[in-house]
Amino acid sequence: MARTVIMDHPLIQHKIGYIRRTDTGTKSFRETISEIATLICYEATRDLQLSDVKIQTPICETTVKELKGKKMAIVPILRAGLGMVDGMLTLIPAAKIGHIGLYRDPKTLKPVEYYCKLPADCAEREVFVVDPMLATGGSSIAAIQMLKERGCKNIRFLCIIAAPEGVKAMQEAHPDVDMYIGSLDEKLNDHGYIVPGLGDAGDRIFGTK
Ligand SMILES: O=P(O)(O)OC[C@H]1O[C@H](OP(=O)(O)OP(=O)(O)O)[C@H](O)[C@@H]1O
Ligand SMILES: O=c1cc[nH]c(=O)[nH]1
Ligand SMILES: [Mg+2]
Repeated sequence: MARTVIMDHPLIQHKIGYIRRTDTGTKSFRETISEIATLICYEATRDLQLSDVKIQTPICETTVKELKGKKMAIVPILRAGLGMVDGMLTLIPAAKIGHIGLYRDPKTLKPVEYYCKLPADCAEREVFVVDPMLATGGSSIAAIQMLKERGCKNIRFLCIIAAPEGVKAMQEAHPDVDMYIGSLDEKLNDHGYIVPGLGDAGDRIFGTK
């Protein structure tokens, strides 16, 4: 079973508290989502492999560490996942970016696929799937299934808020995928929204409601 890591960093907890508030407006919400994504990215890259490389400093020759593992790709689940991309790129600027378009049918809560465009060599990359919300798990399970069907093997999932129902469903569907979660909330309500949550992340990032 892969790892499920719940963030305990005070900066992350403080910033999540701020975006939960109804009175946090679109600009602040979007900026803070990006900052949280950077902080979660820092935790989710903790185990990347390093190798020793000999270099010359102005003073002497020495050995330094360099990232040696696979190249990386960031794959946001549209729309809300887009809000995490810039924050991820702050730390891994050379990553390529794929897009998976899914929306959750409001009645059935099932994910509906509408777009998929990935880097050509995505299967050889370490893939970071990002979406602020993990509710029933339907969207992230489907997105990761789409990646696996295209040959991706090294996949991590990063979200800001998760419901226990979604975490369980993801662990069952994709037991090989590490999950990095900003906050594990209490439950889903009857409409499939996370409680206490923050409402509809996509609408709050893009100001569509
Ligand atoms: O775990 P689930 O039950 O599938 O719910 C989570 C999904 O719901 C939201 O997307 P939404 O369908 O609102 O699309 P949007 O990002 O375009 O607003 C969210 O960003 C996730 O993708
Ligand atoms: O609480 C929720 C659940 C799904 N999608 C969201 O944006 N928020
Ligand atoms: Mg939405």
